[in-house]
Amino acid sequence: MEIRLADGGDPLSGVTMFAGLEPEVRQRVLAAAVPRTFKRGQLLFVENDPGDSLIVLKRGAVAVFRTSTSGERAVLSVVRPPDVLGEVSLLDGSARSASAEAIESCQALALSRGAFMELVHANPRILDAVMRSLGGLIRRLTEQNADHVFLDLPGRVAKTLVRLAGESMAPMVTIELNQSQLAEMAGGSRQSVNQAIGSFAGRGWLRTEGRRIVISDLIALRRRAGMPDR
Ligand SMILES: Nc1ncnc2c1ncn2[C@@H]1O[C@@H]2COP(=O)(O)O[C@H]2[C@H]1O
Repeated sequence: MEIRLADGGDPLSGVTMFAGLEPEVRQRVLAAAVPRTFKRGQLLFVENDPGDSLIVLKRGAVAVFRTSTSGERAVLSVVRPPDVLGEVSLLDGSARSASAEAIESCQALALSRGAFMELVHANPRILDAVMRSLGGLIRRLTEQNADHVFLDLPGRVAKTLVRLAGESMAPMVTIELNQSQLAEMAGGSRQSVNQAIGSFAGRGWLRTEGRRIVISDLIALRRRAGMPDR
């Protein structure tokens, strides 16, 4: 049976983990995958839930976060297609290492641990992609650790904005994010993040428009974040 999403596109197109699979294996992945949709604000899973599936994000955006005992959130990353979620517990069989919330409405495919393991046994090449994905996660964690040691809060705010702007070379980049979300991502209080944004705005590097931040000088932000010019 051929499985397709409502938009008629190939549900696995662009998903790095399944790139280059033979058509039969691809069909087996699709047959084992369950389409899921998540509304904005809906939790995909919560830290310590059983880690029973891999989630392949097809559309939308998901914030991965941890919550402190006092209820504060620290956003670890924002996942967008073609990234996957849930590879950590899938591999070690433990509980979810973090929570995940849809910050835009999402379409995804869920692949159960059992189905994933069967596919791995039938096609060990899938593990190459899993290893790449884990390697990427470890690199991000290393960088986040270094940022917390070497960058002050405005530096981390600048770096978060540069990351959210992605590879854009456009003269103006608009980011849909309020200042609480930015504070959760940069690892600071809302007040100090507001101060940093105010000081960047005063230098003409960006401006805020309600929930939006419009960046007009990415190079200045890269320098403030200690990143090399491109
Ligand atoms: N520090 C992090 N940065 C980015 N993604 C993470 C981080 N920690 C966990 N994740 C992702 O969030 C998921 C939470 O559930 P899992 O532990 O199954 O798999 C985890 C990864 O996919």
